[in-house]
Amino acid sequence: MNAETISRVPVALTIAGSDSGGGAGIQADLRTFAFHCVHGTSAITCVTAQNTLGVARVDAMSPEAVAAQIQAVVEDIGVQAAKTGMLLNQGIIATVAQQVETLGINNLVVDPVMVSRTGAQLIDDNAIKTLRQQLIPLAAIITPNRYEAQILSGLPINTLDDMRAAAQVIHRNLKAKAVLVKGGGMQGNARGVDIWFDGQHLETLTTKQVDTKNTHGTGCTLSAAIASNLAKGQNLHQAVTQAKEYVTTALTYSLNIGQGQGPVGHFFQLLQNDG
Ligand SMILES: Nc1ncnc2c1ncn2[C@@H]1O[C@H](COP(=O)(O)OP(=O)(O)OP(=O)(O)O)[C@@H](O)[C@H]1O
Ligand SMILES: Cc1ncc(COP(=O)(O)O)c(N)n1
Repeated sequence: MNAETISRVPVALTIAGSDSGGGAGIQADLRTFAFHCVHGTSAITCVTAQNTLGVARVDAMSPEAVAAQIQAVVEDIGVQAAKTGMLLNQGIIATVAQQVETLGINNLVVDPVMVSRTGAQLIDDNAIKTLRQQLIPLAAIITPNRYEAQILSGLPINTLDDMRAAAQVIHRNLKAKAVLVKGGGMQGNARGVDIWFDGQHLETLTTKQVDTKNTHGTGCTLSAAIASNLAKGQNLHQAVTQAKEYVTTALTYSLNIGQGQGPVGHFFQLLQNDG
């Protein structure tokens, strides 16, 4: 049988941490890329010993090791889009920013991961300044959750109007080209509603609200889906709205595994449809 090689495949890169439980981080990102028929590449920043209950231990890679992974991928394979997730410390963030600039990585989605769903701190305190000053200005879009948007904007967030105000402040103060403030951590009707601001249009993105405790990895999945869609050539707004639809579906088919907050089901709608 002749081999049918595929040479025109979109490629995306995730620069993020490993989650041993498979729910978030690199593992969620690579599954999301695969779902979108995008070839997934990775630069691992740290290794977490983690499950659905929490994060037991974090071991950082050296900034040099992170840089070498990014270079190895970009210089040979090339990437059409990239996303960052858990970057952990100042040295790694500064290195990632430098590599993104030097290698000319476009379509960068920055998910400014700071705290896990289970409450574990995922970034050093002194690293947030470097994230703001060096990495966020390079992003096509940043995707803070409620907690991260509060830190980046300096505003308390309790309502949709607070999310709208935070999105505009982050856009103005941090020179982010576009901002998506995610509402997974909101209460009541605002849960699962996101706010988009690109400097001109302020939009409220709503999909159906999914009633589940298994939300581990939603943010990673969303940013990886945005990067996938950008790698496939979609414009930013379309990439975001389709990514949000995908996360809603993955939440609908979330996995009730482990004793805590289970992961979203990246492929389980396909199994369901197969009977
Ligand atoms: N219960 C829900 N129903 C519908 N959409 C949701 C729900 N929970 C989260 N989302 C959506 O999932 C996406 C991720 O948002 P969220 O605020 O959960 O990010 P996060 O806190 O960074 O996620 P993570 O759990 O990976 O840290 C957003 O588009 C959000 O609206
Ligand atoms: C390696 C890694 N990256 C990101 C998250 C955030 O995801 P969540 O808030 O769902 O725990 C995580 N827990 N672990």
